[in-house]
Amino acid sequence: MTLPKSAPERAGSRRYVTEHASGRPRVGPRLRVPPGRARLFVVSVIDRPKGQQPTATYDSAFLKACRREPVPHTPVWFMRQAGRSLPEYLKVREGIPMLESCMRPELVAEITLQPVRRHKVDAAIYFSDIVVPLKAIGVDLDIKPGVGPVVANPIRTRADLDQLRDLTPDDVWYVTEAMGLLTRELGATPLIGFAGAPFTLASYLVEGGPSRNHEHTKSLMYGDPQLWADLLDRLADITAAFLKVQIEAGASAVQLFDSWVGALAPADYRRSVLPASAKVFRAVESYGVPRIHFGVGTGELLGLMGEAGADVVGVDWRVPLDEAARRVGPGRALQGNLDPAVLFAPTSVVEQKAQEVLDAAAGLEGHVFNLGHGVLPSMSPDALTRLVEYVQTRSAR
Ligand SMILES: Cc1c2[nH]c(c1CCC(=O)O)Cc1[nH]c(c(CCC(=O)O)c1C)Cc1[nH]c(c(CCC(=O)O)c1C)Cc1[nH]c(c(C)c1CCC(=O)O)C2
Repeated sequence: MTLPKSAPERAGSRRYVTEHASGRPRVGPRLRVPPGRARLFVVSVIDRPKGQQPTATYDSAFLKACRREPVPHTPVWFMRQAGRSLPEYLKVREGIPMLESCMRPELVAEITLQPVRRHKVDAAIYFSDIVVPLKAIGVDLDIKPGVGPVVANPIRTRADLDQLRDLTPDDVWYVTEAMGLLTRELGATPLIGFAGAPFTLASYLVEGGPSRNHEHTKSLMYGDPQLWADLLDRLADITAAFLKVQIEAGASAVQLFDSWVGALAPADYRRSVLPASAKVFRAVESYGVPRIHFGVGTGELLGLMGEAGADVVGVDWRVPLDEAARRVGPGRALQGNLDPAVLFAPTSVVEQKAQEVLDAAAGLEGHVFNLGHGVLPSMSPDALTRLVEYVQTRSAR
């Protein structure tokens, strides 16, 4: 496999953002050094220190928007941009089961880079799946094509929970290796790491697979609140450890996917889920990389999802971004929120709907353009490429 040499800068020859004692990264030119603290800042030109950003990456439109700084254009990337609709993905994945493909560093790097090359998106998302860390600690599960994750022995008792052990970096060595390859090849393009949030992981573990109504999950949550809290707390630790591995390997931002948490009412979310998700965000706070929090059908939960500790709140297509901003409150950027199904409409409609998203986001402090949920397998890759170009050119300032 050959990786592209599109990177404007190569590792070893670029400056890196250094870490402030608070853990917040700071860059040379835009440094605001508190008096007497100057010696805390060192700009290295030699090695990529753990968890630190190349300057060009730090200054990318995507990371600026996450930090709510002025941007040259609205950055755009797509959830599930890697894989699915791309013919080059189907070709390299041929005959390789999904979970096995996540454990081959060179293949992971290639698949992660494919949408960056093709669509010129403003960020890459690491190719993996939310169940990878669970597989890595020994949970017997598989990803069935057209179905999703399926767990052999669902977790419903305390004895089942005791089977879930902590995650160590060695369990996911391939993630560290793939991210090393990627940060060298991506140049200034930021790499987003991700994990499933405790609720969404719990829903797969407790149900044993995808579920429409989450019956077993809710039955455990309401019926045995202590076991539920312990399960989510254990998943928070596993998730936090997994995100730390990714940040230390070079992820510039992390997204916590709580895809199915929109199934809960706000009071239940606050009591039974928020503490675990907040624990994950707190665990990675000191790295200073933006933390994105996303779920589907979460219109009524947006404020609480921000409160859990996100820097950026992902919004699905059901709530316009100006209204979402009111619900989330100040101090957080928003990500979203074009209805993915709009991509099946004629180009003129896609552009009109994309413009509506940009207009609704006009007053926001920070906006990252995305779909309201993931790319669908049947979507036209060309329609996605055209959308990226539209957003980047129409939002240029
Ligand atoms: C809920 C969830 C899962 N996985 C994920 C989520 C959260 C995002 C969301 O809400 O959509 C996250 C995920 N899964 C995958 C990525 C790749 C990175 C990206 O491009 O975003 C990401 C970010 C690859 C994948 N994950 C999966 C595929 C398809 C498997 C294949 O190609 O054979 C890919 C490319 C499998 C998967 N894994 C999961 C589902 C529901 C499925 C789809 C099953 C199917 O329809 O085939 C669980």
